[in-house]
Amino acid sequence: MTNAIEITQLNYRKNTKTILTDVNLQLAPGKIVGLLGENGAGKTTLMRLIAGVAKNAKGTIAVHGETREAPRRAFVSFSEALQGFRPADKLSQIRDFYALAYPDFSAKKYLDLITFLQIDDDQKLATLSKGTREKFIIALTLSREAAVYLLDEPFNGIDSMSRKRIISSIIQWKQDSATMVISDHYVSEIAALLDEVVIIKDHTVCAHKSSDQIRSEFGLGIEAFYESIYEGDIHDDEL
Ligand SMILES: Nc1ncnc2c1ncn2[C@@H]1O[C@H](COP(=O)(O)OP(=O)(O)OP(=O)(O)O)[C@@H](O)[C@H]1O
Repeated sequence: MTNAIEITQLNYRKNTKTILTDVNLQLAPGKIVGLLGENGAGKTTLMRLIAGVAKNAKGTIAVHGETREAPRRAFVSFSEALQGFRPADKLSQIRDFYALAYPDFSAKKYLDLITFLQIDDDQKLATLSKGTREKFIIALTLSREAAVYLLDEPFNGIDSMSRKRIISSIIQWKQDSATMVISDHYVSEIAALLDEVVIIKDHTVCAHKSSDQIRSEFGLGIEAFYESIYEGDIHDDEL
C-alpha cells in the first residue's frame, strides 16, 4: 500500500539556521497522528513543507506517491491562517474562494461544519473573535475531501467546552482512508484521538510510535511518553 506521506532524508535550513535535519517519516493512510514537540521544534515548518507552502528543502516528500509539488498540494488540506483575505471579506466569500480553488471542496460538508461549529458565515472576517476564527479555519480545512489533513494547533483560543466537542467528533469529518496530522500542545486533550504519535526533538523525528506500542512497550500514556522523551527519561536507543 502506498504511504499517505513518505519523507526521505529531509533537511531544511532557513536564513542559515538549521530547522530540520535528516527527517525520515512514513505515515499510512487512514491514521490520526499527533505531531508533538516543544515550541520552535519545527512542527509548523514540517507541515508547511508537506503542504508545499515552504519550499527549497533537501530530500523528498511524497504524498500518496506524488513528489511533484503542484499535484502533491492537491492532496493536502492545510489549516492556513487565512492570510491573503481582507478584513472586510465575508466568510461566505472566503467559502466561495475555497470552492473555486479546490475541486475537492464539499459545500455540504462546509454547511454541516459551520452548523456544528455554530458559525454564521454572513459575518465579516474582521468581526470574528480569535476562537471563532480558529473554528472557521477548522471548517474550511475539513470541508475538503482531501487525502491528507494537516491541522496546526487547530484548537488555539477555542474555549474548553467547544474544544472537547470538536475533538470528540473530529474523526467523523475525515474519510476512513484519509490521514490527519494534528499538532497541539494540549497533549492530554487529544491523546484519545490519536492512532500514532510523531515527536520532533533536536531538529528531527526522534520517535514515531502507535498509541498501542506506547502503552505496550513503555507502559505509558501518550503525554507521559512525550514528556519522558523530552526530559531524557527515555533515550534514543530505547526508541
Ligand atoms: N522565516 C523564518 N526564518 C528563520 N527561522 C524561522 C522562520 N520560521 C520559523 N523559523 C524557526 O524555525 C524553528 C521551527 O519553528 P516552527 O514554527 O516550525 O516550530 P513549532 O514546533 O511549530 O513551534 P510552536 O510550537 O511554538 O508553534 C524555530 O526555531 C523558528 O524560530
